[in-house]
Amino acid sequence: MRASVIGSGSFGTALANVLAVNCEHVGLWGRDAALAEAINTRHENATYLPGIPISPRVRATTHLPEALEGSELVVLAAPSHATRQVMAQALPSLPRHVPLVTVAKGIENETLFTMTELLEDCLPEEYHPYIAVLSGPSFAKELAQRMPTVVTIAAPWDKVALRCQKALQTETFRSYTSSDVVGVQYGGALKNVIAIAAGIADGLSMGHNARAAIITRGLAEITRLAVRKGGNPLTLSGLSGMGDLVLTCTGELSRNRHVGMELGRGRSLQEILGDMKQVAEGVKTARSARDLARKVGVELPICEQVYAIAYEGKSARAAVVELMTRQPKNELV
Ligand SMILES: NC(=O)C1=CN([C@@H]2O[C@H](COP(=O)(O)OP(=O)(O)OC[C@H]3O[C@@H](n4cnc5c(N)ncnc54)[C@H](O)[C@@H]3O)[C@@H](O)[C@H]2O)C=CC1
Ligand SMILES: O=C(CO)COP(=O)(O)O
Repeated sequence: MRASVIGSGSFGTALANVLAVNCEHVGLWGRDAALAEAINTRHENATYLPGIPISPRVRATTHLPEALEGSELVVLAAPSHATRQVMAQALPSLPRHVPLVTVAKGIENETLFTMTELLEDCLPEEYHPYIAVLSGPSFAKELAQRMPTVVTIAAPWDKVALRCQKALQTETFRSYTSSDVVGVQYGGALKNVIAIAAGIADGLSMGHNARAAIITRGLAEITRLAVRKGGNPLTLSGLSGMGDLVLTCTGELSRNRHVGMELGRGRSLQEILGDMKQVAEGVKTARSARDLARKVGVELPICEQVYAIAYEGKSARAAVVELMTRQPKNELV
């Protein structure tokens, strides 16, 4: 079997390494020629996954037709804000009738589209039945090191999810299928915003009680929005919901939690992002979440405060007081 991955950052490279267990050839596309050369000669992605061996079956290239040639499964692993532009470039060589699996966790700022909505918007109709989404608790570094990882693969067409599941099944990587592309995607995108909130609380040394409250009420927020958009509430207690939320709000490897911690310590967003070479999707998604909350009339108080701290210079302590002193409510409403 041949597969391809578009996007040679941390997660694209890690997933290419997983696919290499069952595929004799995995084409990995990225923009950086020097990085592609280094992956092919040293079998390491020193920029994003230093020190971790990458299978020689992974062949990196900056040429999209070469990466996609003969591919029976395509993973889309560019950051969400770059996906539209990258897909326009890939379209002329994009194979037909093969699963197209997006792994980006974000909601487009301008359109408020999830990644599958974005793909449906920018790809011809014949590709639509093959779109799938992979999400769940899966730090790239651990995946690449072949540490046990379990995720959800959702697709409207069961056959597509099953094909992805089979291609990715290894001794250390397991997936569950789902048809709830809506719930899975809101879980993946919104947990990044809540992870920024959890990081802010940790940066302010607010303690374990605060972090547990953010995770729990954050899940309530995510579920409310996902259900409003047609998702199944049970999905949000699964791997792509609670699983990924807990990982990202507590795991030291999380870039979103890191952004939050630095915000909590009083640094500006611009300064924090300037020091990072990797993407923290929750930053852009905080804006989409705020806009979406207003558009569809769903309350997302934690996301709103993250937006205000990140983009409007609101003090993190003032945001906490505001959250704590909101109108008293019933937990289940
Ligand atoms: N790293 C992780 O642990 C996980 C990441 N994800 C998701 O995967 C997606 C990708 O994340 P990472 O690989 O971690 O990001 P990264 O920051 O490690 O790498 C991003 C890659 O995208 C490339 N890129 C950025 N803008 C581009 C553009 N305009 N055109 C083409 N390429 C562009 C960069 O050159 C880089 O190769 C994100 O949506 C993230 O939320 C999902 C699960 C786990
Ligand atoms: O989505 C992730 C793990 O599932 C990665 O989270 P961060 O982007 O916060 O590092």
